[in-house]
Amino acid sequence: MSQPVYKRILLKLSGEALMGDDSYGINRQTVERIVSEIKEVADLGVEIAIVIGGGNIFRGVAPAAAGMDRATADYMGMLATVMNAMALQDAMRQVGLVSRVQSAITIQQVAEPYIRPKAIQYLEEGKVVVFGAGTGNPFFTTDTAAALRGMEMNANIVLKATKVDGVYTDDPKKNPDAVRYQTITFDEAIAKNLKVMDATALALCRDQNMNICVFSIFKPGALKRVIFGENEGTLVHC
Ligand SMILES: Nc1ncnc2c1ncn2[C@@H]1O[C@H](COP(=O)(O)OP(=O)(O)OP(=O)(O)O)[C@@H](O)[C@H]1O
Ligand SMILES: O=c1ccn([C@@H]2O[C@H](COP(=O)(O)O)[C@@H](O)[C@H]2O)c(=O)[nH]1
Repeated sequence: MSQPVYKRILLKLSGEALMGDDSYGINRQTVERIVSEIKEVADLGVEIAIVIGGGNIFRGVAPAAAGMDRATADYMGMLATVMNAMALQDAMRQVGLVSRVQSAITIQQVAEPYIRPKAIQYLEEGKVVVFGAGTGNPFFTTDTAAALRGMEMNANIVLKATKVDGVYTDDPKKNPDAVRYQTITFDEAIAKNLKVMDATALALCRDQNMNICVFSIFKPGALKRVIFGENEGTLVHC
């Protein structure tokens, strides 16, 4: 029987993916489906740390934030990710997955603060750790938080679970002629300004030799296939 190729992963979950077919917010059925896929992987013994996005609730650079002070809008965006983290934790609890939420912004009544050794201890105990509030700093994104936490957790890989099934020559949602890469180097992705992930996150992963796999969270079973090292999504590497 095949074995997972990764012992510990950092899963970046798209905030926008949590909307399902809704126009904003958290779609319960979608969260439950995503959690069932996470559980399958956790049941294989893979240690899972998650960074959750917030685009389904608030995006600091979106029209909703127009006219606002950028840093204020970004803090609102980070708080949105904490709400997503709580929704995810609740859905995991309902299927028997033990998890802990750690927030990069102190908000002690609802989540533990981010403490690196404690997070690592939880992972070793088989608990899923969900990191909320991104990096805790404005002007960053949860992609960069995923790169950062992936390294801090000594994860084997960063998995970006998003709305498209890999990195394309152009945004596939806007350009139907865009072609998917099976693999691409960090340097090429940065040089070509391929916007599937921000350049800060790509540069951080490149400098620390941390591979990224970009795949679709909407494709059933894709997460498990990535975990088994099967041909799924796009591998971004040095
Ligand atoms: N070259 C490209 N290849 C693939 N996707 C691209 C590319 N350029 C732009 N995109 C867009 O990038 C999006 C994924 O990145 P984005 O940061 O918007 O979402 P996310 O990180 O998954 O969600 P959230 O920010 O809500 O957590 C895709 O949905 C796709 O439309
Ligand atoms: O480290 C961070 C992470 C996020 N933000 C703000 O939150 C929103 C939502 O995050 P996404 O990565 O877009 O899902 C983002 O647009 C920023 O406004 C942040 O400031 N710092």
